[in-house]
This record gives sequence, structure tokens and C-alpha cells, in this order.
Amino acid sequence: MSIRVRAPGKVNLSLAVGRRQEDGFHPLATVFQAVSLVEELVATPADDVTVEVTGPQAGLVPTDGSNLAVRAARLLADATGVEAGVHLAIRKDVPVAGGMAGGSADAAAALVACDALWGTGLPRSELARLAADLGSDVPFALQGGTAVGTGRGHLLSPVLSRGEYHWTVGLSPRGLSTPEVFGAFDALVGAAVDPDPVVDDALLRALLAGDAEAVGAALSNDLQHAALELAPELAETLAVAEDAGALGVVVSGSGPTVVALAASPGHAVAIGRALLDAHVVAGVRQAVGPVPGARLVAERG
Ligand SMILES: C[C@@](CO)(OP(=O)(O)O)[C@H](O)COP(=O)(O)OP(=O)(O)OC[C@H]1O[C@@H](n2ccc(N)nc2=O)[C@H](O)[C@@H]1O
Ligand SMILES: Nc1ncnc2c1ncn2[C@@H]1O[C@H](COP(=O)(O)OP(=O)(O)O)[C@@H](O)[C@H]1O
Repeated sequence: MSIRVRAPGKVNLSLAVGRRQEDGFHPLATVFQAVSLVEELVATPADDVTVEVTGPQAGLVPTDGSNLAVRAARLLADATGVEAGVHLAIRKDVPVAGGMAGGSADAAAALVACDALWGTGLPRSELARLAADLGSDVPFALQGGTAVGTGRGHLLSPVLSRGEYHWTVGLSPRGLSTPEVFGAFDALVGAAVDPDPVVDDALLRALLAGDAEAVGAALSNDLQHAALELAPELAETLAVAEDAGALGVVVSGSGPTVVALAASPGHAVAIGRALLDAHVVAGVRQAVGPVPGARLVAERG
């Protein structure tokens, strides 16, 4: 018996960040779009909960109990009283520690896969509740598409979005730690920040109209300044993509991945070539969005 699940990475089309709260988290108002850099996870029965990771960046991912997919499987087992184990084989496609929520996608994929393997049949709403306990970005990896995230980013409402968006993804040779970037944000703006962040209406209108040019103009990220403090070389990546005619360029989430919105698939390739020629990235990928959230793609045995 094996269950195969795919779950997407994301970009934050906009990310407004409020003042740090007592619990250490920041209130967010973000628009997520799920994109076609996708994690694939195969779950098979086992005595314990174990994980193996493959892909070019596999060495950067823990395979002990701190792995987010292992934590997700254990949380589901605890919540449902299941005593079975599972072996999780993950093929990583989303950059690690890149601001595209690959670990969150693995956690969402593990919830969906184990729910099918163990026959626990939880409703999506219950899986979403477990997802929020695992990380702020995990509910969105489950849901996919385009959505507004508020609270810690875990409270989702779907966004009406027309059309397909073509991205060039600029990879960085190193990762950035999400808590460190939020820490740099606090140091930069401190108490001056608005406690109640809001989503930009212009972006929502542009998505509704399917107007890629207006979406590009409305891309924004309150964490970008902080990410640039920690990784100043990203300024050049942003500039090269802009010069290559991107409709908009932004650091994704806490970075350091840079995403550039292109006018067409061919334009996305051209922006990627410009980034490679300027030697400002470790690699480039093309992606489209929006794509669906974590979903079962095959069941065998
Ligand atoms: C910044 C964002 C934007 O979508 O994405 P990434 O760059 O990680 O992909 C997310 O908010 C990241 O979500 P996620 O990576 O799931 O974070 P969590 O595990 O919940 O929290 C990790 C740490 O980030 C900080 N954190 C996270 C979310 C939030 N609303 N406020 C915070 O201050 C806290 O320091 C927390 O301890
Ligand atoms: N299954 C997993 N995949 C990736 N990273 C994981 C996983 N489990 C735990 N981690 C840890 O979480 C950190 C951030 O994860 P990731 O989701 O890739 O980045 P980001 O939070 O920037 O979107 C990684 O540096 C890694 O140590």
C-alpha cells in the first residue's frame, strides 16, 4: 500500500506585517499564491514514523523528529488515536529556507497522505486545524490557489483570481531563517509599525481582473527591507530582474528567494537568462500559479 501526494510552494504577492505580539508572532495580512514548485511525498506503512528526503538540497533538511512532515504524521496519530507508523519519502522541489514554505508543503502533504493511509478520514476543516498547529503557512499549503491570510497567516479566505501568472524564481546560494528576518524587521521598524496590517485593495482588484501588469505593480513585502539587511546581495537580483522588464519583482516571504512576474512563459525564460548572465543567483526556475493545494495523486496496493 502506498499513497502519493503533491503539495505546492507559495509566493506572497503582498505581505503586510504588524507589530510583534506578546507570543512572539506578528499579525499578518498577506495574499498567498500557490505555485508549481511542488513537493512530492509517498507514504508507506512502517512500524515507526520515519522520513527520507531526496533532491539537490536534501542535505539541508533534518530527518529526525524535527522534520515538519514527521511532526505532522505524529500530530495526526495523536489527534486520532492511531498507533500505526509510516515511512515518508519526500522529493523536494521547493527551495529550502527560501521563503516559499517547502517545509510547510511537506507537513500538509504528510497530513493528507497519512489521513488516507490510516483511513482516519478527517474533514478538511479538521486537517486545517492540525495544520495551523504545525506552522503559520501550513494551512495555505493544504488549501492552495490564491488566498488572503490573516492572524499569523493561518486564517484563510479564498481570493477570486483570473488567469495564470508566470514567474521566474531566482534562487539564492544560502537560506534565511524566518525568525531572524522577523527579528531584523522588529529592529528596523520597532514600535513605529501599524498594529493592524491590511491587504492592499489594488492587488485584489488586479487579481479579480486577471491584469498581470497591475498585479506586478502591486507586489509588496514588508519583510523585504529586513531580508535585504541580512542578504544585501539581493538588491542586485531585484535590479537585474527589473531591468529585464519584469512586471514586478519581490522577495518571497522572509526570503531570500526572489520572484519576478513575467508577461509570458517566454518572458520568464528571458528574465531567468538575465539573472544567470549577471551571476546574481545560484540558479533559476520557472513556475506558474495559482495551482491546487495538497492533494492525493495516486493510491497503490
Ligand atoms: C514569513 C512567512 C510569510 O508567509 O513565510 P516564509 O518566509 O517562512 O515562507 C510566514 O509567515 C512564516 O510562516 P512559517 O514558516 O510557517 O512560520 P512558523 O513556523 O509559524 O513560525 C516561525 C517563526 O517565525 C516568526 N513568525 C511567524 C509567523 C508570524 N505571523 N509571525 C512571526 O513572527 C516567529 O518568530 C516564529 O517563531
Ligand atoms: N520537511 C522539511 N522541509 C524543509 N525544511 C524543513 C523540513 N522540516 C523542517 N525543516 C526546517 O525548516 C527550515 C525552514 O523551512 P522551509 O519551509 O524550507 O523555509 P521557509 O520557512 O523559508 O519557507 C529549514 O531550514 C529546515 O531546517
